Amino acid sequence: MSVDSGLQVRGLRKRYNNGVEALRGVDLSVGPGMYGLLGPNGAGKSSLMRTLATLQLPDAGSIHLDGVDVLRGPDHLRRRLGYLPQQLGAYPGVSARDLLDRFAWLKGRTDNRQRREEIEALLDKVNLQQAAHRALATYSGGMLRRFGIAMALVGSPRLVIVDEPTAGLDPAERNRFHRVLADVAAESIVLLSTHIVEDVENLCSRLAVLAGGQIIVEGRPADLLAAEQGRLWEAPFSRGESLPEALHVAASPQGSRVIVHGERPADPRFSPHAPRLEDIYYLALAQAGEAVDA
Ligand SMILES: Nc1ncnc2c1ncn2[C@@H]1O[C@H](COP(=O)(O)OP(=O)(O)OP(=O)(O)O)[C@@H](O)[C@H]1O
Repeated sequence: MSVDSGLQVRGLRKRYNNGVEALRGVDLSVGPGMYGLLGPNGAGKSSLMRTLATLQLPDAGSIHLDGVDVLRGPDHLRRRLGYLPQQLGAYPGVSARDLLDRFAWLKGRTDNRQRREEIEALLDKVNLQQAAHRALATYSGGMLRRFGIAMALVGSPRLVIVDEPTAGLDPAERNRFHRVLADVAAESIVLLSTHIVEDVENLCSRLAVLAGGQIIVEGRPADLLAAEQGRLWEAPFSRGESLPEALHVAASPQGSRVIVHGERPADPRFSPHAPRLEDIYYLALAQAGEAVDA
Protein backbone atom coordinates (compact mmCIF):
# COMPACT_ATOMS: atom_id res chain seq x y z
CA MET A 1 0.00 0.00 0.00
CA SER A 2 1.38 3.43 -0.89
CA VAL A 3 1.82 5.78 2.07
CA ASP A 4 -0.73 8.05 0.41
CA SER A 5 -3.55 5.52 0.25
CA GLY A 6 -5.77 4.22 3.02
CA LEU A 7 -5.83 5.39 6.59
CA GLN A 8 -2.49 6.36 8.13
CA VAL A 9 -2.28 7.07 11.85
CA ARG A 10 0.94 8.26 13.49
CA GLY A 11 1.77 8.92 17.14
CA LEU A 12 -1.81 9.41 18.25
CA ARG A 13 -2.21 10.44 21.88
CA LYS A 14 -5.30 11.20 23.93
CA ARG A 15 -5.53 12.10 27.60
CA TYR A 16 -8.95 12.78 29.13
CA ASN A 17 -9.64 15.54 31.66
CA ASN A 18 -9.61 12.98 34.48
CA GLY A 19 -5.94 12.25 33.66
CA VAL A 20 -6.53 8.85 31.97
CA GLU A 21 -4.14 8.40 29.04
CA ALA A 22 -6.36 6.39 26.71
CA LEU A 23 -4.03 6.55 23.68
CA ARG A 24 -0.26 6.58 24.18
CA GLY A 25 1.24 6.89 20.71
CA VAL A 26 -0.76 4.77 18.29
CA ASP A 27 0.58 4.04 14.78
CA LEU A 28 -1.65 2.26 12.30
CA SER A 29 -1.77 1.72 8.51
CA VAL A 30 -5.10 0.48 7.27
CA GLY A 31 -5.71 -0.39 3.62
CA PRO A 32 -8.79 -1.59 1.73
CA GLY A 33 -10.52 -4.67 3.19
CA MET A 34 -11.31 -5.45 6.79
CA TYR A 35 -8.86 -4.54 9.55
CA GLY A 36 -9.48 -5.88 13.05
CA LEU A 37 -8.65 -3.96 16.19
CA LEU A 38 -8.65 -6.21 19.24
CA GLY A 39 -8.13 -5.31 22.85
CA PRO A 40 -9.42 -5.93 26.36
CA ASN A 41 -11.91 -3.63 28.07
CA GLY A 42 -10.37 -0.24 28.65
CA ALA A 43 -7.60 -0.76 26.06
CA GLY A 44 -8.54 2.44 24.26
CA LYS A 45 -10.40 1.00 21.27
CA SER A 46 -13.41 3.32 21.50
CA SER A 47 -11.13 6.28 22.18
CA LEU A 48 -9.25 5.45 18.98
CA MET A 49 -12.47 4.94 16.98
CA ARG A 50 -13.97 8.21 18.20
CA THR A 51 -10.76 10.07 17.45
CA LEU A 52 -10.52 8.58 13.95
CA ALA A 53 -14.16 9.47 13.36
CA THR A 54 -13.23 13.07 14.28
CA LEU A 55 -15.71 13.06 17.18
CA GLN A 56 -12.90 14.08 19.53
CA LEU A 57 -9.51 15.66 19.02
CA PRO A 58 -6.25 13.92 19.95
CA ASP A 59 -3.59 15.74 21.98
CA ALA A 60 -0.87 14.73 19.53
CA GLY A 61 -0.28 12.75 16.37
CA SER A 62 -1.61 12.74 12.83
CA ILE A 63 -4.36 11.03 10.83
CA HIS A 64 -4.33 10.93 7.02
CA LEU A 65 -6.96 9.45 4.74
CA ASP A 66 -5.67 8.86 1.21
CA GLY A 67 -2.93 11.39 1.85
CA VAL A 68 -5.20 14.15 3.18
CA ASP A 69 -4.50 15.50 6.68
CA VAL A 70 -7.70 14.75 8.61
CA LEU A 71 -6.98 16.90 11.66
CA ARG A 72 -6.35 19.99 9.51
CA GLY A 73 -9.42 19.40 7.36
CA PRO A 74 -11.87 17.00 9.04
CA ASP A 75 -14.53 17.48 6.35
CA HIS A 76 -12.54 15.39 3.87
CA LEU A 77 -12.85 12.35 6.13
CA ARG A 78 -16.34 13.17 7.39
CA ARG A 79 -17.67 13.14 3.83
CA ARG A 80 -16.09 9.73 3.30
CA LEU A 81 -16.86 8.16 6.66
CA GLY A 82 -19.47 5.64 7.75
CA TYR A 83 -19.47 5.19 11.53
CA LEU A 84 -21.31 2.52 13.47
CA PRO A 85 -20.93 3.38 17.16
CA GLN A 86 -21.33 0.93 20.05
CA GLN A 87 -24.78 2.29 20.78
CA LEU A 88 -27.08 3.55 18.07
CA GLY A 89 -29.05 6.61 19.11
CA ALA A 90 -32.62 5.29 19.08
CA TYR A 91 -35.72 6.62 17.37
CA PRO A 92 -37.90 3.70 18.41
CA GLY A 93 -41.18 4.78 16.82
CA VAL A 94 -39.75 5.50 13.36
CA SER A 95 -39.54 2.86 10.65
CA ALA A 96 -36.15 1.81 9.32
CA ARG A 97 -36.97 3.11 5.84
CA ASP A 98 -38.10 6.53 7.12
CA LEU A 99 -35.11 7.00 9.40
CA LEU A 100 -32.72 6.00 6.65
CA ASP A 101 -34.48 8.43 4.33
CA ARG A 102 -34.14 11.34 6.77
CA PHE A 103 -30.54 10.47 7.50
CA ALA A 104 -29.65 10.28 3.79
CA TRP A 105 -31.35 13.62 3.21
CA LEU A 106 -29.29 15.15 6.02
CA LYS A 107 -26.17 13.70 4.42
CA GLY A 108 -26.93 15.71 1.31
CA ARG A 109 -28.92 13.17 -0.70
CA THR A 110 -31.53 15.72 -1.75
CA ASP A 111 -32.50 14.22 -5.11
CA ASN A 112 -35.63 12.23 -4.16
CA ARG A 113 -35.37 9.53 -6.77
CA GLN A 114 -31.64 8.90 -6.28
CA ARG A 115 -32.08 8.90 -2.50
CA ARG A 116 -34.90 6.35 -2.61
CA GLU A 117 -32.94 4.12 -4.95
CA GLU A 118 -29.91 4.27 -2.68
CA ILE A 119 -32.05 3.46 0.38
CA GLU A 120 -33.70 0.47 -1.24
CA ALA A 121 -30.28 -0.83 -2.35
CA LEU A 122 -28.94 -0.43 1.19
CA LEU A 123 -31.95 -2.16 2.76
CA ASP A 124 -31.38 -4.98 0.32
CA LYS A 125 -27.68 -5.17 1.14
CA VAL A 126 -28.31 -5.56 4.87
CA ASN A 127 -31.24 -7.89 4.32
CA LEU A 128 -33.89 -5.68 5.87
CA GLN A 129 -36.19 -5.15 2.88
CA GLN A 130 -38.96 -7.24 4.41
CA ALA A 131 -38.82 -5.41 7.75
CA ALA A 132 -38.12 -1.89 6.45
CA HIS A 133 -41.64 -0.63 7.17
CA ARG A 134 -41.48 -1.73 10.82
CA ALA A 135 -40.72 0.61 13.73
CA LEU A 136 -37.15 0.20 15.01
CA ALA A 137 -38.57 -0.60 18.46
CA THR A 138 -39.65 -3.98 17.08
CA TYR A 139 -36.15 -4.89 15.81
CA SER A 140 -33.92 -7.55 17.38
CA GLY A 141 -30.34 -6.69 18.36
CA GLY A 142 -29.02 -8.18 15.12
CA MET A 143 -31.50 -6.29 12.97
CA LEU A 144 -30.54 -3.04 14.70
CA ARG A 145 -26.85 -3.68 14.03
CA ARG A 146 -27.59 -4.37 10.36
CA PHE A 147 -29.70 -1.22 10.25
CA GLY A 148 -26.73 0.63 11.76
CA ILE A 149 -24.57 -0.63 8.90
CA ALA A 150 -27.12 0.62 6.37
CA MET A 151 -26.96 4.05 8.07
CA ALA A 152 -23.16 3.94 8.01
CA LEU A 153 -23.15 3.10 4.29
CA VAL A 154 -25.24 6.04 3.13
CA GLY A 155 -23.13 7.90 0.57
CA SER A 156 -20.81 4.90 -0.20
CA PRO A 157 -18.12 5.79 2.36
CA ARG A 158 -14.45 5.13 1.66
CA LEU A 159 -13.86 4.39 5.36
CA VAL A 160 -16.25 2.47 7.61
CA ILE A 161 -15.59 2.37 11.35
CA VAL A 162 -17.46 -0.29 13.30
CA ASP A 163 -17.20 -0.31 17.09
CA GLU A 164 -17.94 -3.58 19.00
CA PRO A 165 -20.69 -4.73 16.66
CA THR A 166 -21.51 -8.29 17.69
CA ALA A 167 -21.70 -8.18 21.49
CA GLY A 168 -24.99 -9.74 22.56
CA LEU A 169 -25.93 -11.23 19.17
CA ASP A 170 -26.98 -14.85 18.81
CA PRO A 171 -24.83 -16.98 16.43
CA ALA A 172 -27.22 -16.73 13.46
CA GLU A 173 -27.52 -12.97 13.75
CA ARG A 174 -23.78 -12.62 14.22
CA ASN A 175 -23.22 -14.69 11.10
CA ARG A 176 -25.60 -12.58 9.08
CA PHE A 177 -23.92 -9.43 10.35
CA HIS A 178 -20.49 -10.82 9.41
CA ARG A 179 -21.62 -11.54 5.87
CA VAL A 180 -22.87 -7.99 5.46
CA LEU A 181 -19.60 -6.61 6.81
CA ALA A 182 -17.54 -8.83 4.49
CA ASP A 183 -19.49 -7.44 1.52
CA VAL A 184 -18.84 -3.91 2.69
CA ALA A 185 -15.11 -4.65 3.06
CA ALA A 186 -14.95 -5.72 -0.58
CA GLU A 187 -15.58 -2.09 -1.54
CA SER A 188 -14.11 0.07 1.21
CA ILE A 189 -11.73 0.27 4.16
CA VAL A 190 -13.40 -1.26 7.21
CA LEU A 191 -11.96 -0.82 10.68
CA LEU A 192 -13.60 -3.27 13.04
CA SER A 193 -13.04 -2.81 16.76
CA THR A 194 -13.95 -5.69 19.01
CA HIS A 195 -12.91 -7.74 22.01
CA ILE A 196 -14.21 -10.91 20.35
CA VAL A 197 -11.20 -12.68 18.84
CA GLU A 198 -13.33 -14.97 16.66
CA ASP A 199 -14.84 -11.99 14.86
CA VAL A 200 -11.39 -10.96 13.73
CA GLU A 201 -10.37 -14.55 12.96
CA ASN A 202 -13.35 -14.97 10.65
CA LEU A 203 -13.26 -11.64 8.90
CA CYS A 204 -10.05 -9.67 8.93
CA SER A 205 -7.09 -9.79 6.57
CA ARG A 206 -5.02 -7.77 9.05
CA LEU A 207 -5.25 -7.00 12.73
CA ALA A 208 -3.74 -5.11 15.60
CA VAL A 209 -4.01 -5.69 19.33
CA LEU A 210 -4.35 -2.55 21.42
CA ALA A 211 -3.61 -2.61 25.15
CA GLY A 212 -2.98 0.21 27.56
CA GLY A 213 -3.40 2.71 24.74
CA GLN A 214 -0.64 1.18 22.57
CA ILE A 215 -0.51 -1.28 19.66
CA ILE A 216 1.27 -4.34 21.01
CA VAL A 217 1.04 -6.62 17.98
CA GLU A 218 0.15 -6.06 14.33
CA GLY A 219 0.07 -8.17 11.19
CA ARG A 220 -1.72 -10.69 9.00
CA PRO A 221 -3.40 -13.48 10.98
CA ALA A 222 -1.64 -16.21 8.97
CA ASP A 223 1.80 -14.68 9.63
CA LEU A 224 1.12 -14.20 13.34
CA LEU A 225 -0.05 -17.81 13.63
CA ALA A 226 2.90 -19.19 11.63
CA ALA A 227 5.36 -17.40 13.93
CA GLU A 228 4.09 -19.41 16.92
CA GLN A 229 3.90 -22.80 15.19
CA GLY A 230 5.57 -25.42 17.40
CA ARG A 231 5.67 -23.14 20.44
CA LEU A 232 2.25 -23.85 21.94
CA TRP A 233 1.21 -26.87 23.99
CA GLU A 234 -1.97 -28.07 25.58
CA ALA A 235 -3.00 -30.59 28.23
CA PRO A 236 -6.23 -31.55 29.97
CA PHE A 237 -6.44 -31.09 33.74
CA SER A 238 -9.15 -32.58 35.93
CA ARG A 239 -11.38 -30.50 38.11
CA GLY A 240 -9.63 -29.80 41.44
CA GLU A 241 -6.12 -30.47 40.10
CA SER A 242 -3.71 -27.57 40.58
CA LEU A 243 -2.92 -25.86 37.31
CA PRO A 244 0.52 -24.84 36.04
CA GLU A 245 1.28 -21.30 34.97
CA ALA A 246 -0.51 -20.96 31.66
CA LEU A 247 -0.91 -18.68 28.68
CA HIS A 248 -4.62 -19.27 29.07
CA VAL A 249 -6.99 -21.88 30.39
CA ALA A 250 -10.15 -23.02 28.62
CA ALA A 251 -12.98 -24.78 30.40
CA SER A 252 -13.66 -28.36 29.31
CA PRO A 253 -16.33 -30.84 30.45
CA GLN A 254 -13.71 -32.72 32.51
CA GLY A 255 -12.14 -29.63 34.04
CA SER A 256 -9.67 -27.43 32.16
CA ARG A 257 -7.62 -27.38 29.00
CA VAL A 258 -4.38 -25.60 29.76
CA ILE A 259 -2.42 -23.88 26.99
CA VAL A 260 1.21 -22.97 27.60
CA HIS A 261 3.81 -21.23 25.44
CA GLY A 262 7.51 -21.98 24.95
CA GLU A 263 9.83 -24.95 24.59
CA ARG A 264 8.38 -28.41 25.18
CA PRO A 265 6.97 -28.52 28.73
CA ALA A 266 8.45 -31.07 31.18
CA ASP A 267 5.01 -32.54 31.89
CA PRO A 268 4.51 -35.36 29.31
CA ARG A 269 0.78 -34.79 29.28
CA PHE A 270 1.29 -31.73 27.10
CA SER A 271 0.87 -32.23 23.36
CA PRO A 272 1.31 -29.79 20.47
CA HIS A 273 -1.40 -27.17 20.19
CA ALA A 274 -2.16 -25.65 16.79
CA PRO A 275 -1.94 -21.86 17.19
CA ARG A 276 -5.22 -19.94 17.16
CA LEU A 277 -5.66 -16.21 17.02
CA GLU A 278 -6.86 -16.37 20.61
CA ASP A 279 -3.39 -17.65 21.61
CA ILE A 280 -1.71 -14.79 19.72
CA TYR A 281 -3.97 -12.35 21.55
CA TYR A 282 -3.17 -13.75 25.01
CA LEU A 283 0.51 -13.98 24.14
CA ALA A 284 0.64 -10.34 23.06
CA LEU A 285 -1.07 -9.26 26.27
CA ALA A 286 1.22 -11.41 28.41
CA GLN A 287 4.32 -10.07 26.66
CA ALA A 288 3.08 -6.52 27.12
CA GLY A 289 2.62 -7.22 30.83
CA GLU A 290 -1.14 -6.79 30.66
CA ALA A 291 -3.03 -8.71 33.32
CA VAL A 292 -5.70 -10.90 31.71
CA ASP A 293 -8.30 -13.19 33.12
CA ALA A 294 -7.26 -16.26 31.20
N1 LIG B 1 -14.83 10.41 28.04
C1 LIG B 1 -13.94 9.87 28.86
N2 LIG B 1 -13.50 10.53 29.96
C2 LIG B 1 -12.59 10.00 30.79
N3 LIG B 1 -12.06 8.77 30.65
C3 LIG B 1 -12.46 8.04 29.59
C4 LIG B 1 -13.42 8.55 28.65
N4 LIG B 1 -13.64 7.60 27.71
C5 LIG B 1 -12.84 6.56 28.04
N5 LIG B 1 -12.14 6.81 29.16
C6 LIG B 1 -11.14 5.94 29.80
O1 LIG B 1 -10.13 5.71 28.82
C7 LIG B 1 -9.68 4.35 28.86
C8 LIG B 1 -9.92 3.70 27.52
O2 LIG B 1 -11.34 3.59 27.33
P1 LIG B 1 -12.01 3.13 25.97
O3 LIG B 1 -13.48 3.20 26.15
O4 LIG B 1 -11.39 3.87 24.85
O5 LIG B 1 -11.52 1.61 25.89
P2 LIG B 1 -12.14 0.36 25.13
O6 LIG B 1 -10.96 -0.44 24.66
O7 LIG B 1 -13.08 0.84 24.08
O8 LIG B 1 -12.90 -0.38 26.27
P3 LIG B 1 -14.33 -1.14 26.23
O9 LIG B 1 -14.07 -2.37 25.45
O10 LIG B 1 -14.55 -1.40 27.69
O11 LIG B 1 -15.30 -0.19 25.62
C9 LIG B 1 -10.46 3.69 30.00
O12 LIG B 1 -9.65 3.78 31.16
C10 LIG B 1 -11.68 4.58 30.15
O13 LIG B 1 -12.16 4.56 31.48
